[in-house]
Amino acid sequence: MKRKLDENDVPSTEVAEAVSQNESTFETLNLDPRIRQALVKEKFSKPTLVQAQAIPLALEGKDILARAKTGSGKTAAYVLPILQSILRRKANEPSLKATSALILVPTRELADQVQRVATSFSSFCGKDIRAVNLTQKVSDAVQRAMLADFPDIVISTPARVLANINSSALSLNELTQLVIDEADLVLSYGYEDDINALSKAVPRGIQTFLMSATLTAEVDTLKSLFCRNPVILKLTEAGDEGGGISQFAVRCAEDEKFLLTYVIFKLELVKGKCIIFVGDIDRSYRLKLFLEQFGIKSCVLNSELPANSRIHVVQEFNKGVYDIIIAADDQEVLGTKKSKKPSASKDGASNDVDDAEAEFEESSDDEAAQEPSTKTPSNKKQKLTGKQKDYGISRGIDFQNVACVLNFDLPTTSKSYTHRIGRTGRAGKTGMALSFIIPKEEFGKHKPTSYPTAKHDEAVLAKIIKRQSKLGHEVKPYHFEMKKVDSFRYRMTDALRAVTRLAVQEARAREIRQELIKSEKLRRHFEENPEELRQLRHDGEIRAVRVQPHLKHVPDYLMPSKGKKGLVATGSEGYVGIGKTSENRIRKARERNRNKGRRGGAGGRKADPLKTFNAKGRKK
Ligand SMILES: Nc1ncnc2c1ncn2[C@@H]1O[C@H](COP(=O)(O)OP(=O)(O)OP(=O)(O)O)[C@@H](O)[C@H]1O
Repeated sequence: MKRKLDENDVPSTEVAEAVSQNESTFETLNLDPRIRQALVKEKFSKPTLVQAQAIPLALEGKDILARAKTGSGKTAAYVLPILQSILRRKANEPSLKATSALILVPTRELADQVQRVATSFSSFCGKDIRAVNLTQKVSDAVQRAMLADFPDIVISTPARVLANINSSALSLNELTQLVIDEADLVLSYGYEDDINALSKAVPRGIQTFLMSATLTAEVDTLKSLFCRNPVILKLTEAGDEGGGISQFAVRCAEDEKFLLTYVIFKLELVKGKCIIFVGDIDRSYRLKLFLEQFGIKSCVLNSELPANSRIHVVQEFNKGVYDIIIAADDQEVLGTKKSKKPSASKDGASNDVDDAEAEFEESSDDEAAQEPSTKTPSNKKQKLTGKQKDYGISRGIDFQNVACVLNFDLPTTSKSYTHRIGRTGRAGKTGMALSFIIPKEEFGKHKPTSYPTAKHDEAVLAKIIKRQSKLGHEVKPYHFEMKKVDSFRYRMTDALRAVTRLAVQEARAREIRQELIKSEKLRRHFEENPEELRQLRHDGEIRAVRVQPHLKHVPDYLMPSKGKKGLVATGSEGYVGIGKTSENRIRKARERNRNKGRRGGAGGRKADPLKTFNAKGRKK
C-alpha cells in the first residue's frame, strides 16, 4: 500500500531542528552596509528565525534546504545572501557582467513579489545589482533586450527560464546561486520536465537554496537533483505554523454559510482585512453578488483574471484599499493537484501519493485507498497546463495584515488548510481562521445543495485537527446564536434567490472583460498616470442582479437586544472582534477625502478613463 512520505524520510546531512530562541541581529550577520541601509528603510530590525539560521550558513557557501512556516520571512533569507554574494563578487571584479543568481518560483505573482523584495533590498546598491523578472508580460524582443544586459538576478518560473535558455537569450554559464522557492509546489504545478531540463542546464557545484513550508517527497526530488550535501533547516518557532492564529470551525448548512457571512461582514463582527476562500470561480462570483446586495464590497481573485489584475488586486489589498478578497482556490477544483514525480529522482522515493488522495484515502475505505486512480476522474494525477500552471491564487502570496481567513468552503486537504490560514498571522502578527463545515449528516439533505467537496468536510476537519494538535494548536468549535442570527434569514434568502446561475455567468464574463480592458489596454495609460490607478478599483459593484436598496441597511428590529454581542454564543465572545482597526479608520478617512474632492455628477465621471471608454461605446 502506498505510503505518504513524511519529512523524516528526507535524508539530512546536517540538520538544525526546532530552534525556538532567536537572539540574532542583522549587525551580527556582517552584511554589506548598503544592504543594512535597505534593511533599516524596510523596517527589518531583527532577522526572523529562518533568516538568522540560513543567512550565516549561506554566506559560508553552504547549500540550504529550509523548511519554515508560511510568512516566516523565507524570501529575505535567500535574497540577502544572494545580494551580499553579488556585491562581494563585483568588489573583486568590477567589470563583471553576468547572471549570478537564478530564482525559480511556481507562479507569476510570486515572481513579482520576489522581484519587489530583491529591488527594495538592493535600492542602495546603484547599478551594481539588477534583477529582472521573466514572467512579466513583455514581447520576446523586450525580454531579449533585458537579458542582453546580463542582469545579476533572474527571477522566473521554470518554463520561462528554460524557453530563454533554449533561445540563447539567457546564459547560465556564470551562475553561482540557484533558488527554488515554494519548492514543495514547483513540481505540483507541472514543471517537472522543465525542472529536469534545468537540472542539466545549471552549472555543477553552484550554491542551491530550496525554500519550502513543508518537506515533502517533491522537495526530496529537487534536493537530489540540485543540492550537494545541503544543511537542512527544520525550523520550529515557539508558536509555529498556525501559532498566533485562533482557529475556529463553525458547523452549519449551505445557506447558513451565506447567512453567517452576511451577518459577519454587515455587522463588522470581524475587524480588519479578510480573505474568503471558496471552492471555485463561479462560487466566488456568487458570493460577491450576494454580498453586493447588502452594500458589502469585495473583490474576487481567481485564475481567470489576467495576471496584471491579480497582482494589482493583491497590491491594493495590501495597501488597505479593499477589506475583503474572495479567492477561488482553483487547485482544489482541479481535483488532486500533484503531478507525478520526475523520473530523475535518485533515491527511488517515487511512491509518494498525492496529499489530497492520501487524505481521502485515509478517510475513506481501504479498498478505495488501494485503487485511487479508479475512484473518480478527478483523482487522476494530472498536469496543470497553461494558465493553471502559471497561477496559484494564494499560496506563497504575501497578503499583508490579514486579520481573518474565512474558509467559506473547506479545502480538501489539511495541507491546503495550512497554506490558507498562513495568509493571516504573518511576520509574528496574530490572526483568526474561521471555517464553515457541513456536517456529514447534513450533506445533500437541504436546498441549496452543498458544494460537492463538502461531503468530505468532517473527514478533512478531523485531519486538520490532528495536524494542528501535533503543532500544539487547537481548532475550536464556534457557535453563533442561530436563533438570533435567524432574524436575518429572510433577507439572506431574498438576496441569495436573486443570484441566479445566469447572473453568476454574466458577472463572470463581465468581470473578465472589464479586467482585460484594465489589464491590457490601460496598462500603459496607468503607467504614465499612476494617480489614476486608484480609480481602478476591483471591488466595484458588478450589478448583475436586481438592486434591492432596502437590503443595504440593517433596521433596528433585526438586531438582537444585546446588540452584535448577542449573536455570539456564550463562551465564544472575545474572538470575533467588534470595533475598528486604525487601518480601517485610515481607509475611511481616505474615502472621505476622495469624496470631498469630487465635484459629483458628470464632472467626476469624466475623469475616469474607463467610464469614458464605456460612454463612447454606448453612444454609437
Ligand atoms: N526580519 C523581518 N522583519 C520584519 N518583517 C519581516 C522580516 N522578514 C520578513 N518580514 C515580512 O514578513 C512577511 C512575510 O515574509 P515572506 O513573504 O518572505 O514569508 P515566507 O516565509 O516566504 O512566506 P510564504 O511561505 O507564505 O511565501 C513579509 O511582509 C515580509 O516583508
